[in-house]
Amino acid sequence: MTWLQCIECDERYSGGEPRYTCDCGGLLEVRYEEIPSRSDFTGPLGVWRYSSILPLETADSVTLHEGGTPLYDAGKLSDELGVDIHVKHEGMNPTCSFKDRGMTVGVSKAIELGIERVACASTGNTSAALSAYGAAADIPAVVLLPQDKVAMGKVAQALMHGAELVELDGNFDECLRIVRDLADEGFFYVLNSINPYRLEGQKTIAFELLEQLNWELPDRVVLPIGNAGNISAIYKGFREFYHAGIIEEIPMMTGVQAEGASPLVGALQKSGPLEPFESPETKATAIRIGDPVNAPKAREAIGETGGTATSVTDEELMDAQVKLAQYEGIGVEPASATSVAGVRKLLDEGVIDSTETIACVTTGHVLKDPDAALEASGDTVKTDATREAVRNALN
Ligand SMILES: Cc1ncc(COP(=O)(O)O)c(C=O)c1O
Ligand SMILES: N[C@@H](CCOP(=O)(O)O)C(=O)O
Repeated sequence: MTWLQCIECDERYSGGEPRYTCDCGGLLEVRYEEIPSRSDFTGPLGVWRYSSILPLETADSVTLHEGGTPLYDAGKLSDELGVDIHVKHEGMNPTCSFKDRGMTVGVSKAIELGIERVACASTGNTSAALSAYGAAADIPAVVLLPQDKVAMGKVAQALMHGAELVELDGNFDECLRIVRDLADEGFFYVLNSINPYRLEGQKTIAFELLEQLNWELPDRVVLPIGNAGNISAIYKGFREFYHAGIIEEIPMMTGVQAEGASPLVGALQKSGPLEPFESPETKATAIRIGDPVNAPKAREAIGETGGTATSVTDEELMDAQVKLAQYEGIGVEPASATSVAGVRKLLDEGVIDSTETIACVTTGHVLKDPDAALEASGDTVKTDATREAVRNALN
């Protein structure tokens, strides 16, 4: 049995109807009566291997075989940075980002609740995932995007999967506010990370990571922060295993924002309230977010694990993107590379110790944003079509 519980006042809701927040305004999370055990996990590595601690009760899952993403030992990067780095590449999901883990659960739950139309605001990846899972479930999907600020690969995905796309003359935060308002009017069911069911799918990153490391905990998990759902979800996954006695510690949860969109970093540094960025700006368009809705959950994740948050410049994250691609063969989009850029910065500052084992989560695939990849990696060489010209052109 599951229910929804407010993280602020502990009020409980049955979860049998659409609800995103508590009457007090607090964020909700899914709670379970049953405690998981390792023997419950059967089937191939992937989201639904953990169905005993996922909130689907009667409906069948809508699945595109998400999860089961590779974990790489990043040997050359580890040598260069002087710390042991593993990379969990979530860009290897069906629509090429971690959002698929959330959508398989969120869309399945929408079907269970009898929802007829789903929606999201998006910087791109959520829209691609919602559209694909909406198509698979045969449920119409609506997407609100900040105009001209979404990488083309993501827009193409959402259109190809048949979603209705509306571009707004505003930023992501404004899109999300409007989506939430229209949901309150009954227009559709929101599948952004304000939806507690969606985040349940994303917590399986923690479970897979542990299994792939033969149940040896990394000291730290480092990942990008945008709307702050993923860090909250992964922490919840670790916390559930901790309370079940499956693990004895929780890794230090460490989030990285782009400097031009780093309200959470600012709030943590001041130990004060979050002051939204009115005009967030970064080349990592996926995390161009000024008012992360899951900030209270993310603060818990970081605070309760002795983790931290930092920000990196666009130059730093582009450099990390190229290093991941050229040292390790791991192609990620700009936002994902903030994880590695953040590790470098925290090592330089002495926050990360070189004896730590670190798991970086790279959240989206390089092909999501071809323009950014070209900008970061340089240009082609053009020559005449002769053997001599090519010989001369090559180093
Ligand atoms: C590629 C990518 N990485 C990271 C993030 C940040 O994740 P979250 O919003 O859960 O913090 C997003 C979306 O926000 C994303 O699309
Ligand atoms: N990067 C996200 C922004 C929306 O985040 P969500 O997790 O709340 O859906 C995107 O891909 O749109």
